[in-house]
Amino acid sequence: MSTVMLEAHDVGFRSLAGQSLVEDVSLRVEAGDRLAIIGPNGAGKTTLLRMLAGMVRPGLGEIRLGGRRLDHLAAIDRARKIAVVGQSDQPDPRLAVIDYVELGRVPHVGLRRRSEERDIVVEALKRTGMLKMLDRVIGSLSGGERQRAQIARAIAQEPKVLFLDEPTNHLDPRARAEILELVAELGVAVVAVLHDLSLVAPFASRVAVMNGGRLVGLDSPARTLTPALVREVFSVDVLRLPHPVEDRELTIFDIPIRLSVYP
Ligand SMILES: Nc1ncnc2c1ncn2[C@@H]1O[C@H](COP(=O)(O)OP(=O)(O)OP(=O)(O)O)[C@@H](O)[C@H]1O
Repeated sequence: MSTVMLEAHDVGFRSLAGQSLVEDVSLRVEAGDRLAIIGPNGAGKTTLLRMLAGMVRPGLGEIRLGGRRLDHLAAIDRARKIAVVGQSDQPDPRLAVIDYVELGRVPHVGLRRRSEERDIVVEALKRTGMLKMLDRVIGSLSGGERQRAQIARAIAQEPKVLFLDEPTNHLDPRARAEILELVAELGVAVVAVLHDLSLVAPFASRVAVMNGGRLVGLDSPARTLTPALVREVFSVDVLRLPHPVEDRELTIFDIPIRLSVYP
């Protein structure tokens, strides 16, 4: 039987000026689900993710985590269950990588240091390929290394739901695949805003498509990323071609530099 981890019912958010940024979104995330949120710039993806993660309160509708209203949970309970790797997180550049990743344990054990906590932190560093940099300060890391450190901190937090906002934007193509594979193997529910459409099908079990603040698609990647929807939402074409060597289809998003070829 499936376990519903997270539910959003008719969720909406308005800016202080009264502009609707997200409207009428309902979705559920089950244990082990990997939900990708996609959509063009300004579609409301980050606003939705921040509401689902309990970082901002929805103006309309409600969100439940494990059956309980998210806004009724104490901050410490939320922190034990939810980890967020945000797009604009600014970890303190003076922290050593290991001390930063150890912060992921704070919701569980406070500021106490115990050897078993250290094991969890070291394992998170190992899994993200950051063990060799544990003594480096955050400020000395490249963008991709910092992104790995942030994911290591989130892994060390051992959340029930992991929220990622553009988790691979600083990573090279191989590293993107490795990080998403690692996240998928954690076995926790994941909600990830992704811009790279080619990562959606290999990574996500389901995809939510946002456009103009509304949910315009919610299903498996194969059923959702149809040429018609991709064309309508992103104004690019999707092609399915036989792989030249392997017995599978390649999905190619045809993204021309000269967008003027599209009316
Ligand atoms: N506090 C705010 N006040 C006014 N407008 C806001 C506020 N926060 C976000 N917006 C606007 O709401 C829209 C949705 O923003 P959001 O960051 O959720 O989009 P997004 O889909 O994540 O975009 P991107 O792909 O560019 O990161 C944008 O037009 C943004 O400018």
